[in-house]
Amino acid sequence: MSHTTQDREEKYCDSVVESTQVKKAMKRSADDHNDDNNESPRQKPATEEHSSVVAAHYNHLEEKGLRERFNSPIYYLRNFNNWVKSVLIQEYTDKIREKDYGRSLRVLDICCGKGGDLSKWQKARVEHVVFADIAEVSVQQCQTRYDELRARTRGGRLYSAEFIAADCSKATLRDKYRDPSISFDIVSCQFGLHYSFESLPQARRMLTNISECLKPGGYFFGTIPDAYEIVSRSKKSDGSFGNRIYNIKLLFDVEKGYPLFGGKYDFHLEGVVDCPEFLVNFKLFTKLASDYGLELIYKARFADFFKDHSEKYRHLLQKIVCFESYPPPPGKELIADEKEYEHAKQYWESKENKTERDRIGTMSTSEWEVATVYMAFAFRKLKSTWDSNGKPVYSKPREESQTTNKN
Ligand SMILES: C[S@@+](CC[C@H](N)C(=O)[O-])C[C@H]1O[C@@H](n2cnc3c(N)ncnc32)[C@H](O)[C@@H]1O
Repeated sequence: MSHTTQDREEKYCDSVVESTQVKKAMKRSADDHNDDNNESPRQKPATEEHSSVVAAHYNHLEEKGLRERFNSPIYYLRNFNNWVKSVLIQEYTDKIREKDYGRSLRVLDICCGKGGDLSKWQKARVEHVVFADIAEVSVQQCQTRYDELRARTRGGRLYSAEFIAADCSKATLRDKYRDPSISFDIVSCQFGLHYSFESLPQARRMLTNISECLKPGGYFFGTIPDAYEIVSRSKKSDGSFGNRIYNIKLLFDVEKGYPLFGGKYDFHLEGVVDCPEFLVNFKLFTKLASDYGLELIYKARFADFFKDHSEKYRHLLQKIVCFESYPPPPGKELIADEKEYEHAKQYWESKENKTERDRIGTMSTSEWEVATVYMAFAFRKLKSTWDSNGKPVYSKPREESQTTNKN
């Protein structure tokens, strides 16, 4: 996408966020904020069907064997997504340890799925993780995988864990923790927050769950589809776009504008996702998050995230095998059709002094097109005091955080 198109989309979203509709919604949000455990009577009852569609979809996702995963048309994309998550986990656990080396870290992994990040938390040497997800079967699989990890760890260091099956956009998670007075150093929500943007009450409940037990100075980070990118790609199509591995179809009338909540679209990704999701207007998300004492410290589309971190985490890119070798080594075939490597071919051909054994790392255009639908973000929890009306007033903790790329 060109910068001008992106800028235009961002300006559009800015103006929407400043609109009366949002101001009213945000005012309601602020008014209700002190009473987060109660559904506001002004809120229309949240629909049950969408949550059950999402839960049923993820519950029925089959566990893939290693061989199947290796032969998947999105093998490198999955690895790349895992790299992004690993980097986020590493970066923010490091940031906490920079200030307090010996601190035992407690984590909430919200929308955890089958526990795709179980071993990442072990590598980050955290103390305790609460895993929560709406899909009961996924939570059971997560627990089984944790038990298997424990067995493999054989008395070595592994965090303790608890598992909660609940709709995190409707339930009060704090009531479900073993210790309701627990406080987290980190909350991670990977590829899941957008499901709560079905309605304002759901987004608020999700943010309450994320923020209420997060310590001041603690971090909330995650990954979501970038709504600006989706809107921009859809404007260049007839409302449905994609390639051989993904397809997105907007399910609302764009002529009437982009809904701030409930901006539903169908997302199909080869063998992984095939269910409706919701656009997250990032400006609105940031504004809403600030009501919960969450200050944005980093955001980047995946392409920029890669630029920001590829140097420091190069070894991990190689270890996780995020890129395909081009030209393919003898006896190996490219994962996609040759025409999806035109960019790599041109670069390869322009390279001087290359030998027969030299290779470059690349990704098929289809996979990269999906990777660049996503963005990563990080917030820091502010310190709270209470005003005379009992409302929280947030301010920065004493030690200022480093802002790397707050676009
Ligand atoms: C794409 S998966 C990501 C799973 C995991 N975070 C990962 O990165 O592997 C999205 C997850 O969000 C969960 N989810 C969707 N809506 C949810 C909700 N309202 N409450 C809790 N989990 C939800 C789904 O069940 C699914 O497991």
